[in-house]
Parts: sequence; structure tokens; C-alpha cells
Amino acid sequence: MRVLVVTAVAAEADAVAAGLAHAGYASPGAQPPERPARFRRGGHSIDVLPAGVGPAAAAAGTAKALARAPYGLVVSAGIGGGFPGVAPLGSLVVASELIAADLGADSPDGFVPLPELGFGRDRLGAPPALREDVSRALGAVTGVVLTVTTATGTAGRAAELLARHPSAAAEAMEGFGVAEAADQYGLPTLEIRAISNEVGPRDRSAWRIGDALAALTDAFGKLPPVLESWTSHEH
Ligand SMILES: O=C(O)c1cccc(C(=O)CC[C@H]2O[C@@H](n3cnc4c(=O)[nH]cnc43)[C@H](O)[C@@H]2O)c1
Repeated sequence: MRVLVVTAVAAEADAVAAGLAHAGYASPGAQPPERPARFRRGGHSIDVLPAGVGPAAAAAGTAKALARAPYGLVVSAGIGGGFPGVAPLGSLVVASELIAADLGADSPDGFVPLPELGFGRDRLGAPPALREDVSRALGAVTGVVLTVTTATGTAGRAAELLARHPSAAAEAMEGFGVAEAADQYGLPTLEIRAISNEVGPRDRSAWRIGDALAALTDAFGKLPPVLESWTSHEH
């Protein structure tokens, strides 16, 4: 069974590929740039696709890849912001739930989530047994990962998100989009984030993207045996 890993940008895809190489996965060679890069070890195959930043690009890229080949699992992976005191810089977060935190409507009484408007869902869960096995193998924090279309840049916004989602561990911009596309194909989604910054006041000088990419590489060096075991039992 094949696994699709979706990142936002090429640097994240490269970090994932470096981890897969550490795990003994090899690429059969150059592939068309618009196609996911394929990595194989024995009968296992993991494809890696940098689909773009934000939920729309992530959903579109995921759906396009899933239309082309049969997958059994999708993973949204990349850097992310960590909520202070929950997910420190350089740590890893595995999503218990992938929640579109700004999908809904603003109102004089505050934010109204899409389900309360009666227009659908704003969250999808990760497979509990798999996410716990992955979290244990990676030494990760398990918690809610919020998908936003605008990265948080103030303490007030961070506090507002935490008040609505007290189990939030991290924030990123693609997970829910990936999961919606995967769910349309009947597939489960994991989200794995390597923490590059704190969710809060915008301070680019405080971002540790290099350390987060190194943590992502380490994660994907450890992840394949867990995925291989799960895919051989589940499918
Ligand atoms: O605020 C800035 O100046 C700034 C500069 C470079 C990049 C950004 C991003 O927001 C990157 C978004 C990109 O990285 C993921 N990511 C990483 N940390 C966060 C976060 O705290 N909140 C949301 N997304 C984050 C995200 O998944 C995107 O792919 C900002």
C-alpha cells in the first residue's frame, strides 16, 4: 500500500526525503516535477508532494495526486507554530484532530464556526491507534493542530484560538485541506508538525526553521516502520 506525504514547500519535502533515505527508502530516479517524488523500500512506497502553502493549495494538490494513484494513507507534514507551554521549538506534534480554526463567520458576538452555521464540518480526526503509535515512536506531543489561512501574529489572536481550542498544540496552514481531500477518497490523514516558532506575536527573528526541518528529517527517519506495520495490518 502506498502512503502520500503532503508538504507545503520544497524545503519541507526535502527534509522528509532525507529522513526517508535514513530509513532505507530510495528514489528510483528523476520524476516529473509536478508528480510526487516516489521513495521505495522493499514492497513499501512513500510519495512526497510539496503542494503549496495554505489549505486551498494543499487540498487541490492532494486531490490531484489521489486521483492519479491508489493510496492507503495521507500524511500532512511540515513546520508549524507551537502553543507556548505545550509544544516547544524543535519538538514534534502529531495531530489528534485537524481543525480549520478560521472556517466560519465573524459576528458581533465573536467567531461562528462553520458547523454552527449549518454549512458542514471544520474538523477531522486522525486514526487513534496509528496516531498514538506514531507519537510514541517520534517522542511527539499529541494534540489538536489548528489549520488557519492567516498565521497568528498577536498574543490576542493566540489567546482567542486557545480559548476556543484548549487542546491545541500547534498551528499550521494545510492540514485540514489535506484531510478534506483525503476523506473525499475515503482515506485517513495524519498530521505531523515540527515546531519552528511560537504561536503569538509575529517575530521572524525568533523562527527556528532550520531546527524544525532537522526535526522533520528525524521524524521521517523513524516513521516508516510504524507506517509499514500499520499498512500491512490495516490494508
Ligand atoms: O510572519 C512572517 O513574516 C512569516 C514569514 C515566513 C513564513 C511565515 C509563515 O506563516 C509560514 C507559513 C508556512 O509555515 C507553516 N507555519 C509555520 N509556523 C506557522 C504558524 O505559526 N502559523 C501558521 N503556519 C505556520 C504553515 O503551515 C505554512 O506552510 C510567516
